[in-house]
Amino acid sequence: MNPVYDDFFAGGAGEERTLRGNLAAYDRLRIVPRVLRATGDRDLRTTLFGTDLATPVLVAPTAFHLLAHPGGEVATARGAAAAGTAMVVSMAATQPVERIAGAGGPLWFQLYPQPDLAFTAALVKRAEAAGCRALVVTVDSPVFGRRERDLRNGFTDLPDGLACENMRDDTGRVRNIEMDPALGWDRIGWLRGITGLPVLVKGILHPQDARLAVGHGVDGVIVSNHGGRQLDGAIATIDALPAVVEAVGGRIPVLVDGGIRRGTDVLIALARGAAAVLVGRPVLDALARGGADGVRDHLRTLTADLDHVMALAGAKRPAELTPDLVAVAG
Ligand SMILES: Cc1cc2nc3c(=O)[nH]c(=O)nc-3n(C[C@H](O)[C@H](O)[C@H](O)COP(=O)(O)O)c2cc1C
Ligand SMILES: CCCCCCC(=O)C(=O)O
Repeated sequence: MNPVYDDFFAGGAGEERTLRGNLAAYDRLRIVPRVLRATGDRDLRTTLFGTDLATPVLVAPTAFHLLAHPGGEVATARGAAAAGTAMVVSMAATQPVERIAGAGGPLWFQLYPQPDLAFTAALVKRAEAAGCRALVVTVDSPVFGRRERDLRNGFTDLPDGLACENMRDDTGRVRNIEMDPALGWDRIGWLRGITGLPVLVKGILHPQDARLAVGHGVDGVIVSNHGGRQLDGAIATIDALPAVVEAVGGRIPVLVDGGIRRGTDVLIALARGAAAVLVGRPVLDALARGGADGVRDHLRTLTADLDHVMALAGAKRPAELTPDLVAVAG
């Protein structure tokens, strides 16, 4: 891949402490397995917001898939569908959501609410009409993170011929995605009022924000630090998860992303209370290497790895993964 695009996909903000921290935090955790539990064949099926999935591993929203592979987001969606899971389509996708929906699998749509409410409402309706089954509102980006690799590379824009296709307005002009520093909880309430889709907020790390999310009628939260691309120095997501889960108290599902690479990482996240996990960069790597088949194989391999380690840890279903199965390494 072009090394500039490679840096865009792989990189994080600042000194990339949080990017590394997401991975290192899993290294500090150990599994305390149960034995003689006759787990037989495991059952990883997971239902989220009325959609049945083959696995609790979903595809995180990531931008610009046409930079990774000529199949773009459509190829990613085909891979996710073949693996029986959902893909969250980024608002910064390089193909139209209607075309991505043609892949046939379940899609959710990720939104950066724009200051132009009429445009935002039209985009939400467009995603809904394309068949997206949930709206994921990214709330960790009041301003854009300082990605030093991109600054060094002078990577500020998509190359000619590519665009954020879902940012076209009714004149056919592609608008820039604006990060909105004035965004507040009132806009979440507004979104709840304009869509019948379940609304999740992505980018929660503080338990008090998780309580506010529940109080504002949100349907799910995603514990995320944007893969270390926004606030460098932010807490690792697997470290933030237990307090968020406790604050939510089972009222809505809590999902988590960031640094999930192996079945053991998924197991630990589920044991700490996540209903499901999302994977970002590994899916982009798989797309770049192998298109739709690469994405399918990556998701299937990660799911098979989860199945294997669940057998070793004595769990038949995700619901049997409980916090007592996780210890902090000495
Ligand atoms: C190249 C790239 C682009 C991303 N684009 C978006 C995006 O458009 N919207 C969003 O909410 N998050 C975006 N993210 C963050 C991911 O949704 C997710 O939080 C993160 O990648 C998870 O960490 P992981 O890459 O370690 O799995 C992006 C991440 C990467 C690596
Ligand atoms: C101004 C373009 C916005 C793209 C945002 C993609 C993203 O969230 C990322 O982490 O990169």
